[in-house]
Amino acid sequence: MECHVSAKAGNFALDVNIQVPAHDGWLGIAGPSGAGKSTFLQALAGFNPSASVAGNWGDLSFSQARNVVLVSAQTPLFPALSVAQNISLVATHNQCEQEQQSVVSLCECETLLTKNTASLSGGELQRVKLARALLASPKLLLLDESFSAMDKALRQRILYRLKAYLGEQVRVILVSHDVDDILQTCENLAQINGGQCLAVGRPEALINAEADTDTLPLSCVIYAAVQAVDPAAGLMALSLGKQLIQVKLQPGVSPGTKAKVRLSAKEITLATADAEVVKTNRLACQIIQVETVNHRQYRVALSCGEQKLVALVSQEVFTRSDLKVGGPVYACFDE
Ligand SMILES: Nc1ncnc2c1ncn2[C@@H]1O[C@H](COP(=O)(O)OP(=O)(O)OP(=O)(O)O)[C@@H](O)[C@H]1O
Repeated sequence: MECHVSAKAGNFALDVNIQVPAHDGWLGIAGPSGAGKSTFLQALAGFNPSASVAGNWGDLSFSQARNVVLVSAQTPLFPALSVAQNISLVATHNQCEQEQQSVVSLCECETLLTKNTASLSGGELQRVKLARALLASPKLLLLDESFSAMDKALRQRILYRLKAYLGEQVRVILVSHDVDDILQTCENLAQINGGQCLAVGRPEALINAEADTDTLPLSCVIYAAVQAVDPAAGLMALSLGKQLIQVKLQPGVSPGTKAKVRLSAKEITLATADAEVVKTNRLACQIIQVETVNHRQYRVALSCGEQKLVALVSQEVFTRSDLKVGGPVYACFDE
């Protein structure tokens, strides 16, 4: 996939070039507020007359694409119509009536159908907008913070079902401030800042790389085999070599598959072998690098077999615990 977009929004200039393998599915876009993410999507959707758009994604040409559907905070609903009427209007217009029920169920809109759109909460509105977008038969679906008002469990469920529903027929670009949404669904991640694409690659690689904390939170991705799942407790066990950790269960995960879990550097507490830390998980690691972040904090890189982790530790704790590069340490964190 090659995508070249330049556009103006007021005094803001966007010039974004992104290249990823053509057969890859979803592209995630991350970046700080004001980076140009919405400007990029609006240009792709054809809403910015000043924009120049070029490139293609497989057989989809960005400059000539039809059925480009953008879902954003500005996406309007018909205020005088109920949710059911809003949805069925789009379904009828696009001759997608037979898909209406499955889309309503995918977006968990069943209990909203009789409501007036003015009475919907932020997350409910987003679900209705998404349902309408899916019934517009998109070839390119642009999602601009379309899950931001939903709780984590709900957005994970909907994203999981959405990915399965759209398959490989629909290309998706997902803008999100929640990097976990991108990690869960996107094959590639582009970091945008100042109207430019700073880096593009596999989300787990970019999140594990030397972090640019302006665009990505300092964290690492554990990619490990699922040993067991406990749906009642909402937990799953992952194996890292001979060590097991327990983390929150993700939709669609089963024993024998692999799962990606992001661990924020702030979630990890370091402990020496004999220290007491009350956390669910305790991974034996080795300290491989220590860097000063500011006058109070160290960024500590850890290895656990082939897995790399990163922790943020106050200088006081680091010194008091007598931690040293090359030395053993436990990385402790909750599920
Ligand atoms: N219609 C407009 N007129 C003037 N300036 C605009 C317009 N639209 C966007 N901008 C400016 O362009 C810049 C990028 O805005 P954009 O909405 O693309 O950022 P973003 O990355 O989506 O931010 P956020 O995460 O806060 O939604 C901002 O500085 C914004 O003020």
